[in-house]
Amino acid sequence: MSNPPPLELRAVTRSFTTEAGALPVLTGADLTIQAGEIVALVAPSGTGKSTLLHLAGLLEMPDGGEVFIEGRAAGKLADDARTTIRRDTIGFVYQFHHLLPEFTAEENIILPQMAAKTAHGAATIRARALLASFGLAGREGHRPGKLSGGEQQRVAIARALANAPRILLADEPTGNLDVATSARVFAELMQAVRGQGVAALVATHNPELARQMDRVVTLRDGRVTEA
Ligand SMILES: Nc1ncnc2c1ncn2[C@@H]1O[C@H](COP(=O)(O)OP(=O)(O)OP(=O)(O)O)[C@@H](O)[C@H]1O
Repeated sequence: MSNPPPLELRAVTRSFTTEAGALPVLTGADLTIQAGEIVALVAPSGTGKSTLLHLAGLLEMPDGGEVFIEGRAAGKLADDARTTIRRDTIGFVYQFHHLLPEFTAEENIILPQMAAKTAHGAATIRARALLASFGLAGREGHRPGKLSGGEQQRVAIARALANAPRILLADEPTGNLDVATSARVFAELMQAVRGQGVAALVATHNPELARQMDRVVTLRDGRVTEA
């Protein structure tokens, strides 16, 4: 029997309550991402990209429909089971790095493992290898304030990959970097993910970056369609 896809959204709906009334953002979104597939999500501002990523990452629950992670219906799980999936299966990268300024690059990467009290030594070795793969060997002990914007974002990407996630969700991962740095950091991200069997969903406004992914989808009237 073949493995279920790492990420599947079926008929997902989500609306928000605003002063002007209910705002339907997702109205029946379907999306399946297979292991090893890198999918770009390109859609105009305000159409629901971040909302979709939050639902895919189990940070929020949909009003209707279901999110399946490796075949498990997230809506049927208890909160702590969803937390475990988020920690062990999913990596997140955001537009802004959200590194903690008082911790070093290495500590920022291993913080989740430290909190979960999992093997400290192994986590450190992996963090160093990841930092080295992003050209940051020797910078492990630097605090974010001593790193450039591109370096900070590389640390944030290394942090997202620290748990060897099977799903990577990225929301404008290089959106706050200048064009040249964005292209470089994005290429490094692709290199780190390619061949690892990771199912990746990357929201971007940048068509150049989108073209480098395996497939491009968009959001139209609250549904996912091929771009
Ligand atoms: N918590 C919330 N409460 C009310 N409205 C919300 C909430 N979150 C998002 N929205 C609205 O839902 C719509 C979709 O937002 P979302 O952030 O998903 O869009 P986006 O495509 O990621 O936009 P951008 O490209 O600008 O980041 C927007 O109109 C936004 O204002």
